[in-house]
Amino acid sequence: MDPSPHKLLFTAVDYAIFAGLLGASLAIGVYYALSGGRQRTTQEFLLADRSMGCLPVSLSLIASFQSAVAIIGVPAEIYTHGTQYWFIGCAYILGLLVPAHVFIPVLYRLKLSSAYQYLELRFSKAVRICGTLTFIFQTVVYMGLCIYAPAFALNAVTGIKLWGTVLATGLVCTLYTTLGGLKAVIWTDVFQTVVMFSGQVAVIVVGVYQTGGPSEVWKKVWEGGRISGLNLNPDPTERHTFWTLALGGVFLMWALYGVNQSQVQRYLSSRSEREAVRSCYMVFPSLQLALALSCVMGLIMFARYCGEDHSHQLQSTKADAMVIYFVMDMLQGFPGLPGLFVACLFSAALSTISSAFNSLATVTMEDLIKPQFPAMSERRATLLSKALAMFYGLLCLAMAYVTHLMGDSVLLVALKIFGMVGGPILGLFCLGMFFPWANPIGALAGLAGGLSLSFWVGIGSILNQTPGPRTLVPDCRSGLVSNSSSSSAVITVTLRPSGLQRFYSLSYMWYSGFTCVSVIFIGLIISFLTGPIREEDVTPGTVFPLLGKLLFFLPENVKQKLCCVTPLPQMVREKHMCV
Ligand SMILES: CC(C)(CO)[C@@H](O)C(=O)NCCC(=O)O
Ligand code: NA
Repeated sequence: MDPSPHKLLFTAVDYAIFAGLLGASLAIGVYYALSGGRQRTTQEFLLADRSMGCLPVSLSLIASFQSAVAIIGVPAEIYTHGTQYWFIGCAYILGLLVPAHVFIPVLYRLKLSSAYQYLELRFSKAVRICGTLTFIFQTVVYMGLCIYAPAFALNAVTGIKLWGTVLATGLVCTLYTTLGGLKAVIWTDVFQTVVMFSGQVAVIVVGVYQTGGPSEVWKKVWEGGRISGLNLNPDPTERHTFWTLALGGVFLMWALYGVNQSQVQRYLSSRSEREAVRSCYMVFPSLQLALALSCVMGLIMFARYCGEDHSHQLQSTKADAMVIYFVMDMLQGFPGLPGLFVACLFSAALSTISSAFNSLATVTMEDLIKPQFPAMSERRATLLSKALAMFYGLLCLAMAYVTHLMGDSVLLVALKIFGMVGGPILGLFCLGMFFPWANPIGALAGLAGGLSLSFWVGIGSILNQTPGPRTLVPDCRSGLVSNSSSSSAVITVTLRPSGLQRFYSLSYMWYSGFTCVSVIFIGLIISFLTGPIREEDVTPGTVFPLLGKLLFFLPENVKQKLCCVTPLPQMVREKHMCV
């Protein structure tokens, strides 16, 4: 084998395909800058004139949180730890049904322009601003990760300049987001999602062919112990079990698909509530497909490469770089396919960071600037929104550098951020929607408490990291259980942590649920101590009559007393066709 780390070739065809992706995305941006209302109002720039159909919206909804982080990170996870992670697919059921039937109806009917406006209607201006700032923090950290991950992995195996790719993708994305507004973001998402799926399918087809057919792949992964059974261990410190993934994952999905501004903005841009609900339903099969494709990719890599040591050809010991190396190695000799896979990675990344730029511009404009300057002209506001989209684009480049300094698996970092920061925001919305007694002081205290707890456990887990039994080249014949690279790994498995150590080793899949429940708990206690809100003071339409629905068997007058139901305004029946 060639010992040089840069042996993998990228031909002219490959460069052309990659350039085609960037060019087509830019063209979509330019098209929406010149057509329709020419992006002259904030309604068009930030909310696509509330005119979108469910098909583009649903593809755009998957694209928001399916970045190169998942495309690289999930196969790396399956390759090293087996298929347990796949059970997160179970979380998609409740994870999407509840947003469709609880969060969308409440948020859509309030005719919001940003998700955080809800917090002002339900609580107070201060809660809205704190919620907004928390979201900005989460998204800025996340987008740095999203732009860095593919550039890093590509650099490690092909030698394509890291900061060159970061700069090129960041600038192209900033440009089309600034030019074409949310319409361009949604339609580039559609195009990029198709490219993303095609790239993954190409890798899978070639991989299966090179390994010797599906049955050979199955035989190898089965013998290698990569097909995980249902792990029903209730221990919350176990990283991935059925419970952490399928139940903890539900909170993660609610934080992402229920209340995250990127997604809420897409629901609000739908032309009717029905279209919004329908698009949420359509996410289910596509998200399952995305998960299945990346899990299968991990299995194929295991079948094809396990037992071979390629670490000397990588400049990095990270499993993320290994995934790219395997893909590029498999695709050599198929001109155009390496380019397609790189386009797949960057499609995934672009569609995520463009959503981030636009949603950040939206919340900064709608939640922080407009309330301060209510007399601002539409022209000014639109110009400022564009400047904001551009500002966040450039900030993203700076954040890529911050990510560069972190050392963990990108999938782990992304899921930790979603849980640590997204969980408390979810808690805030749940507190407002399901608990009519919660008052603004309770909400602020809950958010502060939830964030403190989440940073405590999150930072504690980083500082108390024990070297896990991770290994880049696992033993392929024996299963995962006996697969420990050193004696220290065995010790970490047998020693049960105690006290705070145990708290710090809470599985990151529980972060969303843990912090969400903490916010609700603290919020309710403080609300009752400071005097719960009276039913008539709650803004109509901001409370979802959850208790009323759960206690349906009680007589009407008892229910009224117990759960002070502020009913949702009647849904206007709309008869719009899909798309
Ligand atoms: C959002 C989920 C968890 C849904 O399966 C998945 O897309 C994921 O693991 N995303 C990781 C973050 C990312 O891809 O940027
Ligand atoms: Na994406």
